Parts: sequence; C-alpha cells; structure tokens
Amino acid sequence: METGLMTDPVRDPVGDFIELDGVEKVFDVRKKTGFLRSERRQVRAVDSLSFTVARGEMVGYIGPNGAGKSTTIKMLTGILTPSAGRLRVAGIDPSRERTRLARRIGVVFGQRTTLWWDLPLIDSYRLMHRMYRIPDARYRENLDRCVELLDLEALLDVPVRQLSLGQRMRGDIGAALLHDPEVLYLDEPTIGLDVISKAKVRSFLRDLNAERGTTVLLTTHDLTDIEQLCRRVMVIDHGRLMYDGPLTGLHEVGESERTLVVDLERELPPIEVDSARVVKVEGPRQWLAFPAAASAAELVARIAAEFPLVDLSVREPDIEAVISRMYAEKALS
Ligand SMILES: Nc1ncnc2c1ncn2[C@@H]1O[C@H](COP(=O)(O)OP(=O)(O)OP(=O)(O)O)[C@@H](O)[C@H]1O
Repeated sequence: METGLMTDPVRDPVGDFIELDGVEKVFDVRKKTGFLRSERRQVRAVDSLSFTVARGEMVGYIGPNGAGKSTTIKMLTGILTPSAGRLRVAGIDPSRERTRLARRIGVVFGQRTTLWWDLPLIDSYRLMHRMYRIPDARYRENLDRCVELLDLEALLDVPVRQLSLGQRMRGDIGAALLHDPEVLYLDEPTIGLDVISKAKVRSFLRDLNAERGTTVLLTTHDLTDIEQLCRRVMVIDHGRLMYDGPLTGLHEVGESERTLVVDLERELPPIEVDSARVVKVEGPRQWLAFPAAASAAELVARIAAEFPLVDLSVREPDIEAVISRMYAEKALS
C-alpha cells in the first residue's frame, strides 16, 4: 500500500530500502578564462557509488566539503538525475517518479528551510497537509506528536522569520514528518544549533527511529551526531565511498593513537619509553601517544617500574582526528 507509511519492522521484511549501484553524477561547468572566453569542464561529484541501506537503519553519511554528500541526497530525492548507474528508493526510481516518492520521504536541509518565511509555523503545516493530501486523522496525530516531542506548542503562531535557528530547525523536522515518511534524509540538521537544541534534535531522532522504524540517512559535520545516533557510518570523499562500517572501525582504518596521561610525583623531563612518545608536558603531568591497538597495561607497567607514578588515565582516539588523518593520507597517496 503506497500510503501505508508506518513501517513495522516485524511485519515488514527487512530489505534494502535504498539501493545505489555504480551511481555517478557529472556536472558540466563553464569557467571564465578571459574577457569573452570560457572553458568547459566536468566535475565528477559522485563516482561509482554503490551501497544499500536497509529499512529502519540509521546511517551517518560523512565526508569533507565538496565530497558529494548533498549531490547524493539530491539524487535520492529525485531533484537530480544520475549521469550513470542505478538508484532506487523503496523500489522507486527517484528522478522518474519524484512526486510518487515525495509521499514516502522526508527531507531536511539544515541550511535552508522548507517553511514559509512570513507565515506562522502552523500555517506552513496546514499548507503541507493540503499539498501532501495527508488524511485528516493522520495529520492531526502526527502534528500532535511532533508538537509534543519537538516542543513546538509555543512556536506554532510565530512567523518563521522570528524563530531562532534551533526553533526553526525543530519546525523544519516537524514539517518533514507530517506525512509519516518511511525515510528521512537529514543534511546537517544540527548545524549552528546550541548544545541544548542539538540534544533535543538528537533525542527526537533516536525515538523516531526506535518507535517508528524510520530509515534515516544523516549528513553532518558534527561527529557527535554520528556517535550518538548511528551504528553505521559511510565516509565519502571525491564522490567515492571510502569506508562503510561501524564508527568504531574508523579507528582501525585511520591507524589512530590513544593517549596515556600520567601524573608523576614531580616535574620530570619527558619520559623515554619504547612504543610511546611524549606529546605534551605540563608540570608533573605528561601526555604519551601510543598506537591504539597496543596494550595500555604493558605501557603503564613499564612506566610505573621506572617513574614515580601517582595517577593515570587513557584517552580514546578522537574520531574527528581519525577522519582528518584518513583524508590527509588519501590526499597524499
Ligand atoms: N549544480 C552543480 N553544478 C556544478 N558543480 C556542482 C553542482 N553541485 C555540486 N557541484 C560540485 O560537486 C562536488 C560535490 O558537491 P556536494 O555539494 O555534493 O558536496 P558536499 O559533500 O555536500 O559538500 P558540503 O559538505 O560542502 O556541503 C563539488 O565539487 C561541487 O562544487
């Protein structure tokens, strides 16, 4: 049933909901090279991209600026047509049947709003009710739910232009969910938000995914979004998939380091020990970087045997650092 949009992962067999096979997107760009001269150039924004996302998955889609993330999402909504390859969402070819697909997907572009700027929030919702031809009872139910969980009650009569960024974002997420989409594409949903607004948005998305089984594809520069929401992450760079797996696996791929922080009885010269190097000294405290895969216990034992150790802690690698290192290594290779 096309409009039976509630997903029940128990009844609904888990299958590939989003499928990309060798998808490419090439843009023709004209670049001015002189007064009356210009040069044609091709930009390969997405290159041989293949992946699948199962129903109910919540997947992070990350990469540096210009990697091809927005282009992918635009192809998944049907706004852009792939130059090559096969792409399906819920069995639909997005660019051929964009309107039919629109009833089944929700999209939030963090840097743009789908709301009517001059109208109170509730009027935008009423317009969407009509535009998407959402049955009255379903609209009411979804509206009430979004108002409650996204804390929108006090905002409904406020013109969108007067909302803060965080309020507007919650309003936009509500708008994307009024028609009960099976899949939600989020492009930078927490960009520019304060800590409290970010926490609200994340908790809402977690509940949405858990309770309704909504499939979520999340693009973000804030890795805490990924850490808190997604078990799986895909890393894209230069339009190509570089990594697809659990967030924790990125540490191994990035050959990252952990940090041992030791407090000594007194200020001492940097500790010299095999398999670790001092990266910072502050009074009696020293920071030693060591390979993430090496045993912290062995290193601690060696230091404790030779130095007056008072206290210690081990810091896990910073995902952000791991990813920037991955990009840097790729650029050099
Ligand atoms: N309409 C377009 N015409 C020409 N080139 C484009 C167009 N849209 C995107 N590109 C180019 O395609 C590449 C991928 O862009 P895209 O916006 O998909 O990256 P992104 O990963 O979303 O980046 P960001 O994190 O900065 O939003 C970039 O080189 C960009 O300049």
